[in-house]
Amino acid sequence: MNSIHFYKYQGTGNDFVIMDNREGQYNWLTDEQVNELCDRRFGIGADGLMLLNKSEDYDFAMKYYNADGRESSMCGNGGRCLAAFAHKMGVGDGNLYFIAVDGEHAATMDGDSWVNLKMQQVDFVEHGPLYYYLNTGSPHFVKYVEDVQAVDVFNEGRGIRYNDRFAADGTNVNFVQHFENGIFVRTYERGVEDETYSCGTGVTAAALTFAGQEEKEYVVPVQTLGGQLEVRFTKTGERSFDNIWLCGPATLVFEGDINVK
Ligand SMILES: N[C@@H](CCC[C@H](N)C(=O)O)C(=O)O
Repeated sequence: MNSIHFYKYQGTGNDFVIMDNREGQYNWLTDEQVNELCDRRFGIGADGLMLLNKSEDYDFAMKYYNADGRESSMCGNGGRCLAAFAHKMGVGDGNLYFIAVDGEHAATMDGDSWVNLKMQQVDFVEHGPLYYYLNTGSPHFVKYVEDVQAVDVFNEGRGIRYNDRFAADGTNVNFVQHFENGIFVRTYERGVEDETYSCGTGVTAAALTFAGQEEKEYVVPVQTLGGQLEVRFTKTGERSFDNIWLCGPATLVFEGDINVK
């Protein structure tokens, strides 16, 4: 039995197990163990697990696993939670620079539990009949609907994620409705293989597709099942975007110790 000390964080209900691995003390963790720790009945329960790793060139390095135990592409809410955790552990001065699977990120703390996270620029958006497909660090299919609350996100999302085009590599699937002065987004997440309460890269993808034709700065309020986020960005071309910031809450829920086989 190996013992780990963990921290459970959530960002608009997208929840994560976080471990401080700056000394490499959890390098022995296997994909199966990650999957067990994320299990909501037999483990701690989470949509994903992250390691706070040491980096030579940045304040820290982010390693992200989906709940299925596999290392995956970028997690926006995870990045915000890991930045809040690094800040709690005394890293940085409220402005953090870290490296993740999709490249460099900046994060700024607004208090202890509000994190603004800079995302990678987006240079291409596929636009088909009634859908968009783009990569904001993770791949996202975006479908606009009239009544997002009426969508069967699990079955419809799963149908798209496992269709002939996406089955092999998978995709996340977002259902989006215009809501007040912004959008409401519900997401089926690859690697969780279920709807989550919020998906940061998904919310970012949806907000970019919500921009008008004009090349200018946009601020899009986004409602999710787990709370409110805001995406700020500059539209730089017909299908390109820069200076993209995902902004919202990221909070510690509890910490503890657990033995893993
Ligand atoms: N919840 C995340 C996305 C995590 C990665 C995703 N499940 C995938 O495998 O693409 C977010 O907040 O961005």
